[in-house]
Amino acid sequence: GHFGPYGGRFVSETLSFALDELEKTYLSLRDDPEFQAEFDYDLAHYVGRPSPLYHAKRWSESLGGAQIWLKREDLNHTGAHKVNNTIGQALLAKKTGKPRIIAETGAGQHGVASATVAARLGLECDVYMGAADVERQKLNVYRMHLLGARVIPVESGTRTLKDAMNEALRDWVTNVDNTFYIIGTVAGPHPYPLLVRDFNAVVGREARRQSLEQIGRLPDALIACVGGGSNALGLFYPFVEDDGVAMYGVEAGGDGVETGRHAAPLASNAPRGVLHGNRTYLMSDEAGQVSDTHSISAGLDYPGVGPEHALWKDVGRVEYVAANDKEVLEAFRELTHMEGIMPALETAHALAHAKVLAPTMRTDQHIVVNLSGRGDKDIMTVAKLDGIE
Ligand SMILES: Cc1ncc(COP(=O)(O)O)c(/C=N/[C@H](C(=O)O)[C@@H](O)C(C)C)c1O
Repeated sequence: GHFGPYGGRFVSETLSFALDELEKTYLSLRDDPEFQAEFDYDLAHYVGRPSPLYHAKRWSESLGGAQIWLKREDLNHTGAHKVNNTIGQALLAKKTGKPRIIAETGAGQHGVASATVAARLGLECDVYMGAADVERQKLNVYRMHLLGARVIPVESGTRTLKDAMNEALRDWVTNVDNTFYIIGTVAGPHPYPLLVRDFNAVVGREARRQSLEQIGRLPDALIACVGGGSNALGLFYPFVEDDGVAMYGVEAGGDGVETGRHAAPLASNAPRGVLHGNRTYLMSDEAGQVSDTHSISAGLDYPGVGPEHALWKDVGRVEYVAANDKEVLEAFRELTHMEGIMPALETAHALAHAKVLAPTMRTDQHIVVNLSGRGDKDIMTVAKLDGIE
């Protein structure tokens, strides 16, 4: 693997050439000043970076402990961190001269971010999305259509993210000559977990500089939700050598890890397995059959996790916890009422852990939470639960 015993490239032979080509292209461009300049230009002038590091003063005071700072990825163009990665991968697609991109999506944010860069670069775009997620993230489905992308509902399996990624990989095997697969998280065969982490690391580099400017020192703790794990790695990676900075990855506890109805492979110490081309922690049975997952949030509803997180769990650099659906809804409502900021349900998992951690810390300590996305897409879900639709 590329992350200790994790990662690797467990895919069919037909993809090996494309993955070799992608790795060579990426590794040469990663150190190319022109490529980096184009990437930085698009992040500044199209995405709107840098995103603010906002002191949630009223919320922090209400919790009575550490100061909570929100890294506002919800303010990016398209409303989440996903666009950092799709801008980078679209530049790679342009370099390889492929006229079509495909993507998988669950929450729809990655699908929208892919359709957005496809529109901007004049590329054809097909997005695979579990039929269950098409239902619960309708706003984003309409956005993808309006952006000119085709949304392909996936009826197989649990009709969620895992199944969408299976179909996307199948499409890529068939159409690898004219198609670039923009993977939306730090999963998939090498080099995807590496390049998706690198494209997202702009978040952590900004947050580190902003902490020194606005707080006057590094933060005491970082918190981010973990679906495949890209927003968490993007925030954490630039801090990994800073031993004084604790890191918490928050997975989907669903109905409670003890019930089995969750999507928390790390927090539940799931067995190791191979999914979507990489070896990692995988919610699966003794025969290696992938387990069904449950989460109120489509974006975290995934039985696997990025291989770099698997390694960081084993070496103890990051503590992985789970937040249950109930705690997530409370955190969604609390931030909306206390700060006038409506977070995505995925993001609310990180906020739920901030509610647990902050009161255990002193008021002169600081936590940075990755506000990975905005909650517009989830309003109907919450309204239904409130019986006010
Ligand atoms: C606002 C928001 N916050 C967190 C996540 C979790 O994805 P990671 O950051 O890759 O763990 C997501 C994941 N969304 C993806 C999507 O929009 O398609 C996800 O469902 C898949 C790409 C994995 C998200 O939309």
